[in-house]
Amino acid sequence: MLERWRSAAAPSDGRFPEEWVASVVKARNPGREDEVHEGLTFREDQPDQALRNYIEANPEEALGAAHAAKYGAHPGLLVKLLDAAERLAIQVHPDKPTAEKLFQSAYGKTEAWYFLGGRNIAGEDPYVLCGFKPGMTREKWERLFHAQDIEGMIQSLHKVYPKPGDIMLIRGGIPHAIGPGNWMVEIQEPTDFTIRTERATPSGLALTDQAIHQGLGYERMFDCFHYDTYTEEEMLRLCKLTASVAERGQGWQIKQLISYNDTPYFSMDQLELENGAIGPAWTANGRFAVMIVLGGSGYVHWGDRKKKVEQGDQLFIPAELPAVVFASEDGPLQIVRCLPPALS
Ligand SMILES: O=P(O)(O)OC[C@H]1O[C@@H](O)[C@@H](O)[C@@H](O)[C@@H]1O
Repeated sequence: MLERWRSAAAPSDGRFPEEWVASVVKARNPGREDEVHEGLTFREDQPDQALRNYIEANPEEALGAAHAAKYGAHPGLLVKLLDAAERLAIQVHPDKPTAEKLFQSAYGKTEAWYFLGGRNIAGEDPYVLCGFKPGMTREKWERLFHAQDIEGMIQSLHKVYPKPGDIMLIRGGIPHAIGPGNWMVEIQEPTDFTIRTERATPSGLALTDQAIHQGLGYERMFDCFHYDTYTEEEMLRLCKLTASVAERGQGWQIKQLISYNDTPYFSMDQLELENGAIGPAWTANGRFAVMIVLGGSGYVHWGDRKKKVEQGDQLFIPAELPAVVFASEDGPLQIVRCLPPALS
């Protein structure tokens, strides 16, 4: 999906179904330690310059003075495009307090999924597994892991079939797995702490101890899970967010997808333009933004400059720009905007 969406010459599924957007975070893929730039984003106008270098040299211009004062020269945010061909391993990420305690990290890995669509694979529509069903305890979960009873683990989690446009917020501590066929934008705290409870991927690729417990060992890794259990209704109330129209103008609207009331760690909204429309002066109020053109083509204007944009383009909008204006051309245009953690 990712390659087809970006109009690649010969789209195919690989073993790395993710693209990290405007990323300053280095990926940790076992066996690929030599890929020193893996995960990092480079500039289009200066292809040998990592976005990270620009931000580190100009934190106030790039990120905003208030952000830089609170979070340093770091966006505090990671955005990914994720296109899963097979089910990803059952996993959990630490919440912020657990990440502080176990990984000495200022960030956990609460994440949210904005489903763009997906595809039916082997007769099943895209699904996700999320949240323990009633009856689960730490002892039972550890037993399922040591027995590698994958079916038992799957049955212990709720299964949801998301529709395009759905949003799910997966707070740190909530066990989950992304099923095959999902195509989404993921927004998250900027770490890569993933505790996996399967010793091999569904297609049989063995996972190293490190990939399973991230150095915590086979006992402490279970401290990363929250053992709260939920009925399906409770889980949906906790994890499923509802988009709402925040602003509307001539031929355009802005939909709030994730707000700081849902989580302090990030927010997300989407600008939708009809054919030939000019959008509002879209401002992030002194903060930076990461944008992805989800569909269509047109122009982005800032100051007296403009640039053509089209589906698949990824933009880092520095905080020093007061606003950008989008105009559509040859059809509707949709842009999703990802914003950094709240300041208060
Ligand atoms: O276990 P793998 O296949 O590496 O999946 C890892 C991916 O899982 C998803 O649930 C998200 O947490 C992504 O941010 C993460 O990169």
